[in-house]
Amino acid sequence: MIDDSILKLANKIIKAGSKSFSSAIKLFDPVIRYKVLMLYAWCRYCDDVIDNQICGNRSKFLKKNVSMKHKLKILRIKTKRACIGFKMKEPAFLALQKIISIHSFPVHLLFEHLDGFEMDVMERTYITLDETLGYCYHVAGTIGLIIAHLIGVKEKDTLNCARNLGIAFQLTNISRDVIDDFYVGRCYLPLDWLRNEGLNKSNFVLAENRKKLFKVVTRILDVAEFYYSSSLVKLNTLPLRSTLAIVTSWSIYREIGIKIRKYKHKAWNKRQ
Ligand SMILES: CC(C)=CCC/C(C)=C/CC/C(C)=C/CC/C(C)=C/[C@@H]1[C@@H](COP(=O)(O)OP(=O)(O)O)[C@]1(C)CC/C=C(\C)CC/C=C(\C)CCC=C(C)C
Ligand SMILES: Nc1ncnc2c1ncn2[C@@H]1O[C@H](COP(=O)(O)OP(=O)(O)OP(=O)(O)O)[C@@H](O)[C@H]1O
Ligand SMILES: [Mn+2]
Repeated sequence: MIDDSILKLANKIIKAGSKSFSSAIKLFDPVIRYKVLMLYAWCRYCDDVIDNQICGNRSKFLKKNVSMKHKLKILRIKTKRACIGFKMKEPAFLALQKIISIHSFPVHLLFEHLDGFEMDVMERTYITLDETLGYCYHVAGTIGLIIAHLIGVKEKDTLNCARNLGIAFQLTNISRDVIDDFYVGRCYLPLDWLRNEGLNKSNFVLAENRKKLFKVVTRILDVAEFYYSSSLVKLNTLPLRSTLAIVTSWSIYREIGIKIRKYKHKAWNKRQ
């Protein structure tokens, strides 16, 4: 039975949290849309807790008194409890339980996703591209895999496409948010690539370094293009409406990278 109150709340959350996904999700058939929407509610909640934000927005009303490590530990415990049938109170975990009650999927992916937030909590830096890709797999590749399972995908190659689309989205997100992320102490760009341009994790943000930063970000966007292309290979094997929803999110999100390339070193003067 679709619980209206959770559904109404989840629709509000995705509208506030992501223009990109709230438009594309409408194209899924109603049952898959419901499951993906429930997943978004859990994902957004976890990301907001770790980022100390509300729906992807910085908020002056959120106090910074609880340690990030503790918040992550609580997220893991509550997610575990939701998976084993505890009676949950918060909408994000009720939403997660809605999915689990109607569609079994490898729940270990939820914890692999949270492992990505642990890298944020530990203020991890990324020396090589491979390390950056490892982060992208955890925070976004896992979400792609879960969505693929919710669509009914079983085939390994198609699951890999879903994982690759998540990685492509995250590489785009890293490129768009590179300046904002600096101000919350995060740099996902490979430090080797910054060093090649004479930059480091403290000075890449300076106005006089924007042209050099743009060269590094262009390399990230080139890698994202590889993942965008490889994510399309098996799309034709999906139900039509799922293909439509995914191709729409693919185009909308990839457009952010196209805008960054267009505006070059001025790309971060406003949010693409
Ligand atoms: C229509 C559609 C695909 C909807 C996706 C709904 C959904 C469950 C999205 C999760 C979003 C989320 C909040 C994840 C938490 C971690 C995080 C923030 C990941 C980054 C998302 C960006 O969100 P946003 O742009 O709002 O970022 P800000 O917080 O505002 O900075 C990510 C960039 C990655 C999200 C990853 C995906 C949506 C997975 C994509 C893969 C598929 C849809 C699989 C397709 C299947 C095949 C077979 C190709
Ligand atoms: N760095 C930021 N600059 C401006 N708005 C931001 C930022 N981070 C989050 N937001 C907020 O996130 C919400 C959605 O922002 P916006 O529509 O610009 O991007 P989005 O919907 O998150 O798109 P995407 O799906 O690409 O992330 C808005 O309420 C916006 O204020
Ligand atoms: Mn957003």
